[in-house]
Amino acid sequence: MDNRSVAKYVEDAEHLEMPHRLFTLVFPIDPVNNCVLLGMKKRGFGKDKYNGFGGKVEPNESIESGAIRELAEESGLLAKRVDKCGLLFFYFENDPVAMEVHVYLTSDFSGQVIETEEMAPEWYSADKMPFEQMWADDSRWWPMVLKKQKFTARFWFFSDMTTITREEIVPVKSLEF
Ligand SMILES: COc1nc(N)nc2c1ncn2[C@H]1C[C@H](O)[C@@H](COP(=O)(O)OP(=O)(O)OP(=O)(O)O)O1
Repeated sequence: MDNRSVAKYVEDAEHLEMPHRLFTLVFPIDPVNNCVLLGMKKRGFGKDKYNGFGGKVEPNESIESGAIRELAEESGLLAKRVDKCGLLFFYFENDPVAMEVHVYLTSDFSGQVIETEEMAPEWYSADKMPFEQMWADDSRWWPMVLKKQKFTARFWFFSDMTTITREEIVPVKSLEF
């Protein structure tokens, strides 16, 4: 297991046996207008879905610096600070590798939003998210973000990558393990 993974604090013994691949996911927030910046993914995994900005954590970086790097690469925004709000675990039928996604919010950023090769960014009202064009899990945990409630969540996806067959969402006081 990657020594940056926090799976051992959340996962049961059965799932701890799976390798976990680390990802980040960052949502820039405009608190004045209650808006969130989403990106329409133009290629690769999650193509044609809106999501936050993120990707794989590289071997030589912390999870937080990976989050800041991916946000800059995909949106042009430079975050001075990111705040972890959630931790997602995904299991896909017939895939032996679990995804561990560290979710962050940031309201402390500079730079101009730009369209990149990977993402077409667009601001949305935080309480009118385009869930029908997002991953199926998003509508399940986004209400925790709106309530400012930190959470861990686990989702089991059918092989169509759309149908959730089981889910667990747990409010937590802290994500510092
Ligand atoms: C399965 O449900 C998912 N829901 C949500 N909300 N987000 C997800 C889900 N599955 C993956 N993600 C996120 C996690 C990452 O932020 C991206 C995937 O990262 P990607 O594969 O694009 O990683 P990169 O390093 O950017 O990829 P390249 O090697 O293509 O640059 O989606």
